Amino acid sequence: TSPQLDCAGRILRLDRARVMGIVNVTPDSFSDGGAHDTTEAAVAHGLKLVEEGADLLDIGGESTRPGAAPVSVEEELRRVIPVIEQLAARTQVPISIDTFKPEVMRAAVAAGAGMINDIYGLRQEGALDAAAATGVPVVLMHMQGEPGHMQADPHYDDVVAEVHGFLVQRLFAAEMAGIAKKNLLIDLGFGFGKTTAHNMTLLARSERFLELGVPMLAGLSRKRSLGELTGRDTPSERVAASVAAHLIAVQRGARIVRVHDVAATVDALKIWQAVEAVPTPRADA
Ligand SMILES: Cn1cnc2c(O)nc(N)nc21
Repeated sequence: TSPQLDCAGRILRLDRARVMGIVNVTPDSFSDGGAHDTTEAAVAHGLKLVEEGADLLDIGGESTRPGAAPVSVEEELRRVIPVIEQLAARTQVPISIDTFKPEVMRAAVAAGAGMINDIYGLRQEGALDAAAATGVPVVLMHMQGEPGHMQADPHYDDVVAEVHGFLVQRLFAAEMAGIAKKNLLIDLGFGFGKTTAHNMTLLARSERFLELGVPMLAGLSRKRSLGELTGRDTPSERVAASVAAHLIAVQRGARIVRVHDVAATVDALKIWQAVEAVPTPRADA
């Protein structure tokens, strides 16, 4: 049987690379920023991404870009719960909650989310127990430092070894907390306490992480490093770079890619899947 994730009853098959569409429910991510409009706009955006071919959605109520302002539990719940409820009711795809707060994890799954995406890798107080209690798959991501200062001067002696060691430790902690290994995913955390050189080294050596035995998620979409490499200063100008980076990530082992530009990414992966479908010639042929 090919690998799959049971996201609170919604099955995400991992027989081929899957596309996770990003839905940021933050006032500054949608025009005019009125609460009502924000929910409406976020739901409409999520539906559009599913139309474009997203296999799952990632709903985030607190921006995690470097230096972003923190959001209270109450405010984060106010933003994400209505969006999760509506999207879970109006689409069949699994809904992931992008949060590191235990209270938000519990409430989001109760509202219909079927996956937890935690940039802190369940390191916040109470997060391991909350995630374990929900029973849904969890993405454990590497981050050096905190969003507020992680990009000040990232340094590693050996970025691959250090990220690998961190993920081994988080996988162990999660399993000790009662989360089944079949419900665990890893993520190298591109841009979270890394220079462009660090990000490219991790992307180049992604296959090193497959020996951890869990699916890998990759998220480079429109990130600063891609802008540095291409000279594209505006995130919306980084679509080609993002598609290229995610295609490479998939070729080097990623099973899920977290993207803004779903349609473009789906098209690129269709070409990859067509190539993958070509049988390897028999040795004796
Ligand atoms: C919320 N978020 C922003 N970037 C991300 C990435 O690269 N991976 C994951 N898992 N989440 C991310």
